[in-house]
Amino acid sequence: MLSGTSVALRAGARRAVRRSASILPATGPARCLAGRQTSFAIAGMSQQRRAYAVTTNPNPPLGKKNATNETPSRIGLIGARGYTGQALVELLNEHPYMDLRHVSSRELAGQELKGYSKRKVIYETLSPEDVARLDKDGEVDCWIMALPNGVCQPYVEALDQGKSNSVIVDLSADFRFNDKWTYGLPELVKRSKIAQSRRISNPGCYATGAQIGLSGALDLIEGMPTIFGVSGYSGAGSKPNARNNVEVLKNAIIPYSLTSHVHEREISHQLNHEVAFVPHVAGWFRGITLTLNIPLRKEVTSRDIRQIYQDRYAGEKLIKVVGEPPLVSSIMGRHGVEIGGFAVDSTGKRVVVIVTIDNLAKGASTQCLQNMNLALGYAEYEGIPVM
Ligand SMILES: NC(=O)C1=CN([C@@H]2O[C@H](COP(=O)(O)OP(=O)(O)OC[C@H]3O[C@@H](n4cnc5c(N)ncnc54)[C@H](OP(=O)(O)O)[C@@H]3O)[C@@H](O)[C@H]2O)C=CC1
Ligand SMILES: CC(=O)N[C@@H](CCC(=O)OP(=O)(O)O)C(=O)O
Repeated sequence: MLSGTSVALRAGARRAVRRSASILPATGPARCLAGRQTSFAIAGMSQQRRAYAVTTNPNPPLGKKNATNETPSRIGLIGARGYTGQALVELLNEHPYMDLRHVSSRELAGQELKGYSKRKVIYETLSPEDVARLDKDGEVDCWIMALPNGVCQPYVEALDQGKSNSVIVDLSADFRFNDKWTYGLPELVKRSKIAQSRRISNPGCYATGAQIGLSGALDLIEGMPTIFGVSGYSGAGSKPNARNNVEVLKNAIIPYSLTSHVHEREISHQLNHEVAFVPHVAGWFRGITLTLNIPLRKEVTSRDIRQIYQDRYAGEKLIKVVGEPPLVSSIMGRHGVEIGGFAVDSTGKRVVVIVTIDNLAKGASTQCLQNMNLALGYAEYEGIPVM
């Protein structure tokens, strides 16, 4: 079926397998947002602190054995010129089964796509009607929408009108509050649900880091957590705007959307718990650091809370729990999330947790690829260099 490309796809498969060799060793119980409550005792802890409500993970990562598809999938990428689009091209180039067929950009139309070696692909300007036609002709199995907020709707409508059964993963915020779409955060949402979905809304970058950072202690939170976030300027996209002006960012960080940022609503909605989120942008290119200030309903020690997070995320290949506060410089270009710090104040009822995440990787493209893998029937981490 793929004729000339199959050799390249197989070579990609070998590279991906080689890279996947450096997997984070992790075993033991893990918890999930939607999990059931059990009692959990930490060896050596005092009686008072012993019985935390810990949830075992009913939703472990789907391994190779759950992946049934060995047929390549044909991919269309709308918004391929942008930062997240380019990060996806890089990942798809190394994936054993993803076959990128169509890339859309108004600015680069007619030029050859760089950084993709499996086949020659030329940028096109694809309108919603073009996309619907290609879909009807059975040329694409999965559409990725890497477009600015508010631009995707006509594409989705055109595909819906054509009764498209293709998978759509949208990176924008447009469908994150739409019940007909699945919110694709595999570590926190039922993986089996993502695997059965055709319409997947990829979470926001800060929102991914913050939810992973808060979910470790969700049962223990009482009151409103505050989240202080600082993003590299690639988070503001490639089109020049007030938040990606490197001159302004030279000796400053820019605070913006100090109340009611869309990710504040997204985090609160998904966790069913109100949070306050204050975003900033800084002079580095990629990577986010989040400081989570979390009020607790009972006393803990730093060691207890770290252990709770370790158990909660054991088995998750893209989440690493560490002792020291992680640095954003260490997460740049890597595919997961690091969580650390765990400083507890003198009352024992407030913990400060630090989360780092690469906005273009786990904050966008890597998470998109996890969702594509699940929905297209491949192993969840196929083509993803794990932490
Ligand atoms: N950057 C980040 O860290 C993250 C971004 N996201 C979300 O992902 C999406 C893409 O972000 P990002 O890659 O940074 O954005 P960019 O601004 O870098 O790229 C936007 C892309 O969309 C295309 N585009 C822009 N306007 C239109 C239009 N009206 N019609 C058709 N195509 C258009 C552009 O190509 P051309 O102009 O050539 O057509 C370009 O390829 C956004 O919704 C963003 O919120 C999510 C998580 C993280
Ligand atoms: C630094 C910066 O500007 N970051 C972007 C977040 C990028 C992201 O995840 O955006 P969406 O939720 O729109 O997909 C912002 O605050 O809007």
